[in-house]
Amino acid sequence: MTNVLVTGGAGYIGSHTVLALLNAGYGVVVVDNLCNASKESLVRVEKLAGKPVTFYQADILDKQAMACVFVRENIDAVIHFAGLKAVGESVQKPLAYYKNNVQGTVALAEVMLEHGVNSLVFSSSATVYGEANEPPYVETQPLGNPASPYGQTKAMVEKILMDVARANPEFKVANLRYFNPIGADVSGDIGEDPNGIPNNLMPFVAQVAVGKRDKLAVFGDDYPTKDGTCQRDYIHVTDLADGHLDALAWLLKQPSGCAEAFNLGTGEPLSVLEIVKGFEQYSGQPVPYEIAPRREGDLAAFWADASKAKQVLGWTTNKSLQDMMVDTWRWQSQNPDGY
Ligand SMILES: O=c1ccn([C@@H]2O[C@H](COP(=O)(O)OP(=O)(O)O[C@H]3O[C@H](CO)[C@H](O)[C@H](O)[C@H]3O)[C@@H](O)[C@H]2O)c(=O)[nH]1
Repeated sequence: MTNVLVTGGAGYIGSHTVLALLNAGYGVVVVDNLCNASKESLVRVEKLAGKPVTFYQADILDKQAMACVFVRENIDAVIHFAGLKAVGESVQKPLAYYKNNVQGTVALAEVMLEHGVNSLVFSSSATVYGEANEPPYVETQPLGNPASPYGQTKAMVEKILMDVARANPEFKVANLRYFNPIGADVSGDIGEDPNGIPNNLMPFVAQVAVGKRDKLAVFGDDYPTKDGTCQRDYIHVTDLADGHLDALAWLLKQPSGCAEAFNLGTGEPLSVLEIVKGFEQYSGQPVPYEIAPRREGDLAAFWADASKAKQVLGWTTNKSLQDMMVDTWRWQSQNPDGY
């Protein structure tokens, strides 16, 4: 059995990926410090898959604890999600972001090399394209200059991992650039459970629909887009999780070291108002909203050119807008207070 270490495996994208790994027959070891995740997500994943997950509550910065995991478990590859992810918070607390995301990945890569583990799938972001690039974003475009410390950490880690691969002929890395993940597993048992007031659109919409918030603030309706609201490339979290499995399978069959970036998106831009209308249509719930001022740092529109992931990894998205909305609502209505 191929054993995969998943850092941050109790979080939103991590837990969906752990479920997909178990269903595909991988053995899974999760390391998570639970700073923004609940162990309950893994209890539910185990129930859904009917298989166990080996769990360590540890911080990736704790090299001693990480070395113990590598010694005890027979790790073949790593999928690395652990990190801080709130854009606004990263502006307030840049050092926490550089420490956790950059230093944390450096520590992880060191432990991997020390234990002869050479395959790494990294959780990057479309934010690495910055504002200098024109959409649709394609991997041949240069890394931009992301506006937030969060975005900077993703671009820095990508570069660090490319350098590690250059210096270590065995090392293989896939940097997966996510667009906007939304939705939940079709069971409704696992989903996105943000701390406090959601920063992101979809969990905010879902919390308005379930009655936890009065109304959505739509940040700006004067952008140069078809309805004036920002456009993003929303991707179902299950499709995203499958992209990790395809990237992992691809890495494991590469004969020698490599470093590649892949966009994971649908290639279809949707506006904030299209998301609101789509959610209302497919959930049957009203979502009151008001137009508010623009949010600092938002770009008008970006979406993926995901043809490289299709050609190289054989990955495509299968889920529709309806699936994204129905699955979000199933999770939120069955778990109004999260885990
Ligand atoms: O309450 C809200 C929340 C969001 N939006 C709008 O909805 C769109 C999507 O916003 P999200 O916060 O859901 O997503 P972003 O595109 O801003 O953020 C995503 O892209 C970022 C980089 O650009 C980071 O990678 C981040 O982790 C990822 O969620 C934006 O136009 C935003 O202005 C609202 O109108 N109201």
